[in-house]
Amino acid sequence: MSIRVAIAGPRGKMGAEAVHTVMKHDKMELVAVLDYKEVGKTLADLEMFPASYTAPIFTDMSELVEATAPDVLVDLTSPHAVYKHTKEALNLNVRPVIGTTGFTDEQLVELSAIAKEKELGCIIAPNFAIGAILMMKFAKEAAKYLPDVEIIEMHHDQKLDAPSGTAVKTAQLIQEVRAQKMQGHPEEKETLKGARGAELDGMRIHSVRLPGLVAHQQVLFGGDGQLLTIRHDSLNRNSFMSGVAFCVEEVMKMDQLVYGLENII
Ligand SMILES: NC(=O)C1=CN([C@@H]2O[C@H](COP(=O)(O)OP(=O)(O)OC[C@H]3O[C@@H](n4cnc5c(N)ncnc54)[C@H](O)[C@@H]3O)[C@@H](O)[C@H]2O)C=CC1
Ligand SMILES: O=C(O)C1=N[C@H](C(=O)O)C[C@H](O)C1
Repeated sequence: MSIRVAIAGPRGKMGAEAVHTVMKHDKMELVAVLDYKEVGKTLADLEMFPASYTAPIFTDMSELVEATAPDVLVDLTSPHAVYKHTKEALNLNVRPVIGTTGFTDEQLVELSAIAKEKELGCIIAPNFAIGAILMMKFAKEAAKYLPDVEIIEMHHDQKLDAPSGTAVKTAQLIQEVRAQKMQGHPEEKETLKGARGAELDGMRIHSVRLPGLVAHQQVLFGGDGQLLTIRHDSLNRNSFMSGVAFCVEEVMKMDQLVYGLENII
């Protein structure tokens, strides 16, 4: 029995890759896509997809679900839309697999409660790439011994949110093993606002945005006479696709919300 998949954001850099991934997968069927404006009746109407891609395009989640009954919604849209999409999907008994970043802590708590009440699987994964998950796990381990940490995340210059969801998740994992600690000289002054980057529990996070980049992060740990650097580079968006497919299959077996792929690999 194929898993019935809907994708929100099919024309995006990630969404288009996910469309191809689901279309090629022998255990999945792409039953619909969700866009934010009328762009055609089916994906075949879009030049970016072949004529064989006949999934219908909707702009309303309820209509999509009523017409196509998806098991899973993959969201790869925007920080402005993702909370609404995730809540709508849960309330319509569709399992969200969310790659889109930019949730607030309060939104995560609320969505987790809805998933628990409905006993429905939901995966929110700031990063689907196995290398990035390993980077975050290694960083958590390193922070036990080297608590002075600065994260430098680097992305293409079309990214809407900063810091990245991966950088925030990395810092959150580190917080689990690192006591709050301010870093740098106690009397340091920024002569140019923002020079020391974002601050989270005393850790610093710096966001680089440049054309030519895809998704890159290094976690720097400073110690006496040494520096440990843990780095991951996504060179193209194929790096995320096995994680997307894994989550679509995994979410079917779950009855609650999981935040972060490190909790299920
Ligand atoms: N979890 C992961 O491994 C990864 C997550 N991301 C995240 O995925 C999101 C999308 O990234 P990109 O594909 O690079 O962005 P993008 O801007 O290329 O694509 C976003 C797409 O969503 C569409 N969209 C915007 N609002 C919408 C709405 N209300 N309903 C339906 N579609 C809507 C846009 O038309 C666009 O086609 C970002 O939040 C990014 O941080 C990106 C790469 C990997
Ligand atoms: O916007 C992107 O491209 C990415 N966003 C995610 C994030 O915010 O962590 C994942 C990856 O870094 C690519």
